[in-house]
Amino acid sequence: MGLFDRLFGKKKEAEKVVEEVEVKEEVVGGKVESEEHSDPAGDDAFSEQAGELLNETMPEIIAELGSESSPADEESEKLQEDSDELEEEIKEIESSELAAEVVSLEKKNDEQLSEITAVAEVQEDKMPHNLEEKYDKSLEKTRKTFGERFNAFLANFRSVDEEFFEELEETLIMSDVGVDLALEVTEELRHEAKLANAKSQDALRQLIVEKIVDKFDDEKVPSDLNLQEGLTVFLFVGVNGVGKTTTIGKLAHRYKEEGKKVLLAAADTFRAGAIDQLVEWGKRSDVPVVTKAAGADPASVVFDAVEKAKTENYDILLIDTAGRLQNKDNLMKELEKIGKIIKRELPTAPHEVILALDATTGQNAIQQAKEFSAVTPISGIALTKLDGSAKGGIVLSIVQSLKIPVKLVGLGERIDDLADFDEEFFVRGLFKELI
Ligand SMILES: Nc1nc2c(ncn2[C@@H]2O[C@H](COP(=O)(O)OP(=O)(O)OP(=O)(O)O)[C@@H](O)[C@H]2O)c(=O)[nH]1
Repeated sequence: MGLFDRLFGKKKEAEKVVEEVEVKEEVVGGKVESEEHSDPAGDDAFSEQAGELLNETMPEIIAELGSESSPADEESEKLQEDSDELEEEIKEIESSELAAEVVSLEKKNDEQLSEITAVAEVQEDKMPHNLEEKYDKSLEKTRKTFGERFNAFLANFRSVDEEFFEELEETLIMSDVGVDLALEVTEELRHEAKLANAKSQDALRQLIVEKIVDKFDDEKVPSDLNLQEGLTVFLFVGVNGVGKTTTIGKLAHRYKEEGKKVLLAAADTFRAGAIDQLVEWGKRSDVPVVTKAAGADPASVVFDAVEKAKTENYDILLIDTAGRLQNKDNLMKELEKIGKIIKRELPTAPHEVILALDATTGQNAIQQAKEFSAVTPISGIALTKLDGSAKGGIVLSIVQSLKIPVKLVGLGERIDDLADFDEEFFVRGLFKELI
C-alpha cells in the first residue's frame, strides 16, 4: 500500500483516479500541444492513444475502488473492531462499577436498617410496659408543670401568713386542680396547726400534697364501668375533636380482645367524615358498624343498632353521637330522642353515658362538662389525651366540682392506649416528685 493510500485511505481513491486521469490528459495534452504546431494531423492518433490508455486504466481503477477488501476497508474494519473492543471494555468497566455501586448501596441500606432497628429498640425500651408506667409517662408534662409551679411558690416562702395562703390558692388554681378544690384545701390548711408549725419547704410541700390527695380521695365516686350480664349499651357524647371516636374504637378493641361480641353505631350523622372514621375503627377492631347516610336521623341509626344488638345477642353496643354544643336546644332534643329510643327497646339502657373530654383543654373541659350535664345525665368521663397534656390536674377538679367519676383515660393514640381510671396510679404519677 502506497503512502498516499495509507495516509488518506479509500476516501482519496476517487481523487486519485481523477488526478491520474488529469495526469494522463496532461501528457496527452502535452503531446497535443507539442505536436499541434508540427503535426496537426497526429491529433487523432494521439486521441486514440489517450482513449486506449483510459480504457486500459479505468477498469483497473474502478475495480480497485469497488473491491471489498481494499486497504481502506481493512483499515476501517480494524478500526471498527478496535471500537467494538473498546465498547466491550467500557461495558465491562461500567458493569463492574455498577456492581460496586449496588454493593455499596446495599451496605448503606443495611446500615440504615440496623440504625432504624436500634432506634426502634430504644423506643420500645422507653415504651411503658405496664399500666402504672403508662400513667407515669402520660403524666410527665403535668407533673413537670405542676412541680415547677409548686416549687416556685415554695421558693418564695418566708412564713406561713395570709400572703402565703393567698399565693397557695393562686398556685393551685393555676395548676388546674379547680377553684373549688383550691379554696377548700387552702381553707382547711389555714386552720391546721401542723402547717403553721412547719419549718421547712419540704415539710410544707408534704403537708399540702397530703391534703390535696386526701380531699381527692374523700370526694371520689366509684369509677368502675357499669357492665351488664347481657347487652351493655354505651352512649358517647362530647364536642368534635375531643377524641370521642378514638375512645370508642379503643374500647371496641378492648372488648373484642376479651372475646365479647361488639357492635358500633355511627349516630353522628352530622358529618360524613365522622361516619367514615367510625367505620375505619370498626375495621381496625374487626367489629361491625351500623351506619346510615350523612344527614340521616341519628335516632334511626340508634334504633337499628339496638335492634341488631338485641336480636343478634351482642354484648357491647357503643353509640357515637354528634356533640354540637353550639345549639344546646337541638343537642338536648337529639339526645332526648336517642335516649327514648334506647329505653323503648331496652328499658335498662343506656348503661353508661360517657362524656369525652380533652385533658389538654384544662378548665375549658370543665365548662363543657357542666354544659353537657345540663343537657343529659352523664355517668362517667373519658378523659382523653392525658399523655399530651400539662393540665392533667383537671381530674381533681372534675371529681371535686362535678362529682362525676373519670372512668376512662386516653394515654396515647394507639389502639390499646385506653385505661380504666386508676386513682393510685394517677396520684402517684402526678405528685411523686413533690413528695
Ligand atoms: N395523644 C392522644 N391523642 C388522642 C387520644 N385520643 C384521641 N386522640 C387524638 O385526637 C384526635 C381527635 O380524635 P377523634 O376521635 O377524631 O375525636 P372526636 O371527638 O371523635 O372528633 P369528631 O370525630 O370530629 O367528632 C385524633 O387525632 C386522635 O388520634 C389520646 O388519648 N391521646
